[in-house]
Amino acid sequence: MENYRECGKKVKDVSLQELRDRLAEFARVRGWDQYHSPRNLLLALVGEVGELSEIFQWKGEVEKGLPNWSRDDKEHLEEELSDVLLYLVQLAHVCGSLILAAALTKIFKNAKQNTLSLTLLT
Ligand SMILES: Nc1ccn([C@H]2C[C@H](O)[C@@H](COP(=O)(O)OP(=O)(O)OP(=O)(O)O)O2)c(=O)n1
Repeated sequence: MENYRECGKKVKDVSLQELRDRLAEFARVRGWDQYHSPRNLLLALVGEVGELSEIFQWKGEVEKGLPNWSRDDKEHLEEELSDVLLYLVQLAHVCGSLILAAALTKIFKNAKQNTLSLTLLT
């Protein structure tokens, strides 16, 4: 997938906030923001997770890095992963959640809980 080059930016310089703003503009221009309620976005997200799952359905276990997959299959996977991410970003936005800060906090909490469980086990 090289189309991101059309955006004129390097991927490492793109933030979740920029994705969120681009998506908001995309929806505003089309008059779709009226449909982007938390519930509708959640349902759209779940639908895309279903489409992502279909790619793996009936394939058996898949090796990391997907060495035996065709270019088309990998491109399809990237598109579905993106749809999931984009709906998740929009869902967090309409819920007033700062997803990046929340995710970092959660990683911190997970690590703390994990250390606590290890301490209790030993
Ligand atoms: N009301 C909408 C409709 C679409 N999108 C954006 C978010 C996703 O990135 C993508 C999803 O588009 P489609 O629902 O057309 O789904 P697909 O691209 O997966 O098409 P298909 O289901 O034909 O594979 O478009 C959006 O933000 N708001």
